[in-house]
Amino acid sequence: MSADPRLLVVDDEPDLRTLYEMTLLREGFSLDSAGTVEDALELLGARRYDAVITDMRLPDGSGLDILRWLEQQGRSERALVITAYGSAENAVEALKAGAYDYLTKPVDLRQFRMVVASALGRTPKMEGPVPKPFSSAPAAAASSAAPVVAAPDASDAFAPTAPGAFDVLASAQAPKPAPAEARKLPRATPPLTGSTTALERLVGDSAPMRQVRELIEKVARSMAPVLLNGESGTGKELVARAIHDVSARRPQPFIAVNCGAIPEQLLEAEFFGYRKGAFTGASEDREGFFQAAQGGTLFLDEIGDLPLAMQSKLLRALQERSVRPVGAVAEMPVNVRLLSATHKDLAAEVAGGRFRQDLYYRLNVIQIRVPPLRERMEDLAPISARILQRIAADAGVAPVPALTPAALATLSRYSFPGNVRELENLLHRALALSSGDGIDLADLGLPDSVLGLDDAPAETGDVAAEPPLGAALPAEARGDAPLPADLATYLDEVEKQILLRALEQHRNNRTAAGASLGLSLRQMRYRMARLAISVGGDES
Ligand SMILES: Nc1ncnc2c1ncn2[C@@H]1O[C@H](COP(=O)(O)OP(=O)(O)OP(=O)(O)O)[C@@H](O)[C@H]1O
Repeated sequence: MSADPRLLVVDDEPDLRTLYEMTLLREGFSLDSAGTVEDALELLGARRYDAVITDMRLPDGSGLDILRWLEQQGRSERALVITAYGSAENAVEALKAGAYDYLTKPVDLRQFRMVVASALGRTPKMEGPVPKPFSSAPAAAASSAAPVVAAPDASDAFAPTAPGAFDVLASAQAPKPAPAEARKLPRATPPLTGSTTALERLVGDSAPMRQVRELIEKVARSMAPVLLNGESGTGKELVARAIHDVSARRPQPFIAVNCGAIPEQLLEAEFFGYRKGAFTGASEDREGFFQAAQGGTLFLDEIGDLPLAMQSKLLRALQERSVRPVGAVAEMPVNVRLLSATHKDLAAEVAGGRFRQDLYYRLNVIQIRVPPLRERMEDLAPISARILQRIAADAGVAPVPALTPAALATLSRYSFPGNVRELENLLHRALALSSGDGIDLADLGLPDSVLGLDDAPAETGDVAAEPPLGAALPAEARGDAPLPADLATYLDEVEKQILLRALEQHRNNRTAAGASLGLSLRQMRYRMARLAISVGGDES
């Protein structure tokens, strides 16, 4: 990019054009302007710009025509589109057509400067309340012993994080106990060290993974919100990190938050921060996740778990691009790219009235489905090899042990309900148990049903079909036995036995056991606590 960025402003209203021009000239940009699509294309044909800012509705066409032209010509200009207030569809259409970002009318000039600066990878000359640089831990770290956002991704799967009062995202991934100081740290991505990027860590050359990788490269170029869909443990967070790593926001923080793990009454303070004295216990100002992610990427995992009241507040923050800390008078502008993930069918949640439709539209501009491991079994060997490499390096084991052909063949018959995370946990244990250079069948500790040693059907993707409903019911429910005297106690006992069986089958891995029963880790924990089931081992 040149030292003196040149922008093209396209709007048919002369007053607005002048306003944009004056604002941008004050920021030190050079400008050209046009009032129609035709004029804009003529200017674009004659020279290159660093960015194009265009109104959506123009006398001889639409801002989308300009976007399409830029796309067809393979031009590098970043495009910003100005849409009418409340027309979320237009904004979504613009982002899908390749716009870097959009603004809604009436244009807030502070936002305008921020968005233009972000498109050009610059810091705007701020007026009014300027967000503080991220210097303190987000609210969660202060309000409990445990962090709520994910651990730094440097060590990826084995980020040392202890489970705490809050169910942390990282806790589901961390087979290792944590040093105490890890709990206090904000979990922004650490400074770049030249280590591998998340995209490089995303192993797998299967057709679905190639497609995911292509999409990552494509969506990284804009500010468009991306919704990642997929079962637990498939790699949604890794994909989110990869989008951040590939984007121009890479030097800025990546903040991952597990929405389902934050108590409802703390959500607003955690997201937007709070001011000293805002409530009992607020002994100092604290930043929230939005401020922590300033300039970078905010990844909201399990977005489907956000209560409706918080959904409205999040939508407002996205629309206004500013947040108001609890107890603060003024709003503060935020420049954050939002990525979100869910294992739920959000469209069904909208239909059921549990998720706001307008927020769904905002988040779901681009959707990436991360396929379950069983749909890309050709990736099993390379992913296992990479994971073993990492575990061995962590444990100081050399040479790196490999799976024997028999172990790999057996693993490929397994359905992996907990996906790559389950594979990681399994290999972690296997490495601890193995005595030689290779990891053999016996080291895997797989249940007999997978090894084909009992009469039960092997737990493979295609045999894992549920039994017919009638056959699965206990005798009491089918009418050939007396009714239970205490239904609640009876059902609790049935549930307990099922949970214990699932836990046994999955070597006490709660995530995998829960996933095999269609339960999230959170739901699994809740049920286990209610039924007083405790298992040893790590928190996954
Ligand atoms: N393709 C892959 N190659 C290598 N490692 C992977 C891959 N996919 C996932 N992983 C690893 O598997 C673990 C689980 O991935 P991740 O946390 O991204 O899953 P998730 O879908 O976000 O899970 P959840 O829905 O439970 O939050 C991580 O340690 C991640 O690094």
